[in-house]
Amino acid sequence: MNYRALVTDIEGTTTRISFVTEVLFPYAAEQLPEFIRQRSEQAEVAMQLKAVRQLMKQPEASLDAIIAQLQAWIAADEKITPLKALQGMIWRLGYQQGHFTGHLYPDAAEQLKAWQAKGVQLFVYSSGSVEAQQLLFRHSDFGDLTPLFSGYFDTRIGGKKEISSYAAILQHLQFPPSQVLFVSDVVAELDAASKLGIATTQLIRDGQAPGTHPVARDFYQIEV
Ligand SMILES: CSCCC(=O)C(=O)COP(=O)(O)O
Ligand SMILES: [Mg+2]
Repeated sequence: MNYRALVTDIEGTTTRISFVTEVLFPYAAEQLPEFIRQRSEQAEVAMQLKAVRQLMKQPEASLDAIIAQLQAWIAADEKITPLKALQGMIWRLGYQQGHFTGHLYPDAAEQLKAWQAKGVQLFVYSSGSVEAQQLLFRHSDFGDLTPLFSGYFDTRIGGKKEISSYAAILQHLQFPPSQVLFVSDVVAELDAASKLGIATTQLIRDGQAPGTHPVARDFYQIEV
């Protein structure tokens, strides 16, 4: 197909959904109260707590109230930017302490290497923070795969179901949409990207219902 760039989702695409929902999210939920109480004065944490208070519309919210709000967002799998930033900081400690490694399907690791070697520029677009994305690929089951990637996008560029997010990504990539392939397991994300003419493929690894996009059971079935 000769795409110039491939943009990949993580959860359900390069990585098993259960690694995110049964390893990463519970780890962040468990560590969150102590992490926030101990580090609320640290600049990178304080900045995110301020953003949470703004979203709560409670500028004076206590740490307990913030923790309860964050736990509710985790339970509801809300893709809220300051939550995602804080989760990334907690996962940083988890990876550093060897509590887990980043799950990657073998076909994803193999094909990402092959496509990059062929000259395709690789990007990640995930609701996880850029730091969380880089951690997962740096500490992956297949070693440090961060050298494969040319860039990372998270919710700071916009939500994954918003057309405007893909327009902003195209601005960064500087390739015509037809030369960019976006792969994800979520039809609404693919719908948004394809409205701009970006090529799409839906991963159906975990029994996801197919939409109207080309489908692939794994990365071997994707022609790049
Ligand atoms: C970067 S790993 C953590 C993924 C995450 O926090 C998440 O919400 C999953 O988002 P995705 O857009 O990759 O489905
Ligand atoms: Mg996904």
